[in-house]
Amino acid sequence: MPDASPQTRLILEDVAKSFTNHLRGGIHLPVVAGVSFHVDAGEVVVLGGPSGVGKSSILRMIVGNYGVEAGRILMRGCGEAPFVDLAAATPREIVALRRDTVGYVSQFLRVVPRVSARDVVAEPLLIRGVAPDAARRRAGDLLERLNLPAALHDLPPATFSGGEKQRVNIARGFATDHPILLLDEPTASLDDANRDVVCDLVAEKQRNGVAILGIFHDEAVRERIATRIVDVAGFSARKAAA
Ligand SMILES: Nc1ncnc2c1ncn2[C@@H]1O[C@H](COP(=O)(O)OP(=O)(O)OP(=O)(O)O)[C@@H](O)[C@H]1O
Repeated sequence: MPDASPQTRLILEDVAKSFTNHLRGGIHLPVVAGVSFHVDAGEVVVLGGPSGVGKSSILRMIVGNYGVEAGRILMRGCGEAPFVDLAAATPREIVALRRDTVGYVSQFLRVVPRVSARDVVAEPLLIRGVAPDAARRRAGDLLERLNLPAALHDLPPATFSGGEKQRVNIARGFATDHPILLLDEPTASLDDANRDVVCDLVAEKQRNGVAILGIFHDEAVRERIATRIVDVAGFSARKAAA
């Protein structure tokens, strides 16, 4: 592992992903191959490249939502702790990595019926052992910071607008203090004011030494927050196969 320093939190080594559509005669769709890069504490690495090149698939592999076809995804919480290879982890180990090591803001909020916005945000804190009152207070503070009207905090997000749902989703992802944070287009459906809040939240995480890996289509946001851009087009398996 030549690139790893004590600051390194996440390393991808020769990672590959393709999909096979079993309903269409087993059509094989190669997406990425040879994906290799690392993210250190205090970095904001942004995945670039055209639509469909495989950016979200890379994030989904890192968080364990997609299986890893080849290569290693090494992550660790701090300092010189040994790396854990998510690609070879058992389901139980993946649950532990999600609880303790890697946080994720997905593109869309998965709405659970009858659970209030405040409780949706507080849930990952409760799972990590934070006392219920403190968790709900932190949830309320974040929702307020993201300009979600107070009248909505105790309502289930099912009927919220797209931008309101996304702000609940962002608050949930930023509530915890995971050492690695993955962000899949968190600013996509936000207005300028809330986009600014998200940029500030990212900068705070960065100052706290979190290793951040994200997808941001908004050029201005990218300019503002990225410390490095990794072009996923360089790992396109389709280009290689063509
Ligand atoms: N679960 C899946 N089953 C089959 N194909 C998939 C699946 N997930 C992604 N793909 C395909 O993999 C390719 C890469 O998709 P991905 O969402 O990773 O791209 P992206 O770079 O994030 O695109 P965008 O910028 O448009 O969000 C696409 O061709 C997509 O159709």
